[in-house]
Amino acid sequence: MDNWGYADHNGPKVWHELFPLANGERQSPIDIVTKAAIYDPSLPPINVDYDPSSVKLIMNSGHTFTVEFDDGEDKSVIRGGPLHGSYRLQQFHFHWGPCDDYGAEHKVDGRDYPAELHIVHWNAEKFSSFVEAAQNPDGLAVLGIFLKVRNLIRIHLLSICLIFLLYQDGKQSSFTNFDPSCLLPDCKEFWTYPGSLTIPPLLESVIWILLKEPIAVSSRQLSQFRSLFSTTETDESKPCCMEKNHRPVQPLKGRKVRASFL
Ligand SMILES: CCN[C@H]1CN(CCOCC)S(=O)(=O)c2sc(S(N)(=O)=O)cc21
Ligand SMILES: [Zn+2]
Repeated sequence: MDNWGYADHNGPKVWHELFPLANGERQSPIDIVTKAAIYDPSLPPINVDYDPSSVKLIMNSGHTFTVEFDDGEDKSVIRGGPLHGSYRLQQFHFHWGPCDDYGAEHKVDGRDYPAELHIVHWNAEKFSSFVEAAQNPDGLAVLGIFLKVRNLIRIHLLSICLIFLLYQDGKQSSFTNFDPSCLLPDCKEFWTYPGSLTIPPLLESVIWILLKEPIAVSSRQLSQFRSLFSTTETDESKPCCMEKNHRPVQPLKGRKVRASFL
């Protein structure tokens, strides 16, 4: 399997052939069983402090589109919740499905959301690089936000950039002055558990923080996601669209999910 993707021949069912961690002890995503989540009153609130000037570019990364940030200093960080110290913002991206009925990676009581936003941060207090952090159990912190479909009339800034990206010859474009906290819901209550990257190499280095409240997107915005070109499902001569990029839920294997709320 020379490259991985989400088709039958190179998707999650066969990732273990090249990435044995796929069958590891702390894989993500998972189904959050709310009644089994343990309320932990000692969990402080999540605190994000993002500097809009730290955004660098938006790119088509072949499996999704990614908005990347300057993580050379503590300009944009997340603190609190289950985290010890501050974690530096590195990028955010989305996962979605072939239709509006499913496509998020995590589930809540078996319920599917149509898409999921992942805001990726790394522990720059403890590790000297993102790559080093990604090899350690407390190296990364990913803030996961569910998306629900509401037909909105306002065109979100991200849609404008997506349209721009869709028709750009290259695979990336510059992106300035964007504060991802505008993508967060008002309520910051969350579940948290120890997990992994949801894409190869599936490193078990992520502290997951999943917000309970979803954000709203329009069905049209999701269809724009699906019309991005992907070069991994077929050969370069016949690029096709990114119709889906979500991994199925994985076994909990004894892990505990904590909740910041009753
Ligand atoms: C578009 C996906 N990008 C990848 C890029 N990185 C992984 C490769 O790095 C290795 C040092 S990442 O660690 O930034 C990361 S976290 C997630 S997820 N879905 O688990 O939130 C995906 C990705
Ligand atoms: Zn992701």
